[in-house]
Amino acid sequence: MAIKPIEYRDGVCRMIDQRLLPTEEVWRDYFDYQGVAEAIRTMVVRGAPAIGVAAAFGAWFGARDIDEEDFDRFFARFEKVCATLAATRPTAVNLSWALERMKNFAKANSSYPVADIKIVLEYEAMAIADEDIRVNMAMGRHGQELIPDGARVLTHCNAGALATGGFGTALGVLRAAQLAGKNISVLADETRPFLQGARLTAWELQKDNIPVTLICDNMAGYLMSKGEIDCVIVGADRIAANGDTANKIGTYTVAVLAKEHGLPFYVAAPTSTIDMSLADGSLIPIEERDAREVTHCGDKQIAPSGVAVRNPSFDVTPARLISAIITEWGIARGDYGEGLKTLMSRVR
Ligand SMILES: CSC[C@H]1O[C@H](OP(=O)(O)O)[C@H](O)[C@@H]1O
Repeated sequence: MAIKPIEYRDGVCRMIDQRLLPTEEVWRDYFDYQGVAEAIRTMVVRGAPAIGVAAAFGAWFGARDIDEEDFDRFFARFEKVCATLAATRPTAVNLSWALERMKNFAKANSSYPVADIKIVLEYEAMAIADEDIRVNMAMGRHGQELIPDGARVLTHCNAGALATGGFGTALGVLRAAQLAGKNISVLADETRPFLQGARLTAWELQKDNIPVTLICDNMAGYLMSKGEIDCVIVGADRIAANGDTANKIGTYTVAVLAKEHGLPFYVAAPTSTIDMSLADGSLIPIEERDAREVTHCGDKQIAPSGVAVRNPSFDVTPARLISAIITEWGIARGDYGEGLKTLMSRVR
């Protein structure tokens, strides 16, 4: 069974430090919302659904530590905790989705004593974590229909178990295809600068005995031109109402290459990644991360000191380049405006 990057038990949130993979498997314990916020900000935990799950536990820790019996005063302070967690990373909408769910749950129970609300908030955070795995498995069952037996699939970044509560989104579709008896293999983009593909996807797939070949990002076009790639599947951090999709930097480039070579380009994401409040992808906030991620590979400096650097951590793939969007409630194709509206209408 694929790894669960976040474990929770009796007031302790344990997360694998994804910065140290693949060479070190170090688990870190978190006990308060400040620690969880730092873990998200520094990418100890990363991946849109995974940071939503981590934020839910962070919000529970924050609620637990608010010493207020009056609901309005409790909730005012709880909102500040959630705002701190929401500010850690701007692009993945799953972060705010999880925090809104925790706040709405508290409000829905506002007539009860605050002490009782705190108890149920712990279980709501656990529910968010457990649901994410089931959502990913449902997504996998839908998506694997699109993956033919023998497919050689290109991935970008890590949209696997490590990026979620477990099982994965894009990699979850590939796990489901293998479980359905299909003989698939993966070509994993290393995904500069944070190397989620090299460090995380290759590690996950090796552990699960899914054949994986690591390539540099600049090799994808060549291998497509040689007929060595049959389709592409990626995750997402935020999908606008028209289907425009924000995902790890370089995804847009892969989508353009796939279009050029007539290859299917699939996005796999839970409905918690769909932001129907945004009409199109131009409205999606794009995180700019520290220059050191580009000028250093681990501790090794690979660029001259003081060089100017850009480091947008995501880009937006226009809906016209996307062959299908796979969710736990089914698959949208073509007119994503209607398709996503239909899928979202099924969400409880
Ligand atoms: C399952 S979606 C994961 C998604 O998040 C990653 O970004 P980051 O590693 O910076 O959190 C990347 O965009 C993945 O596709």
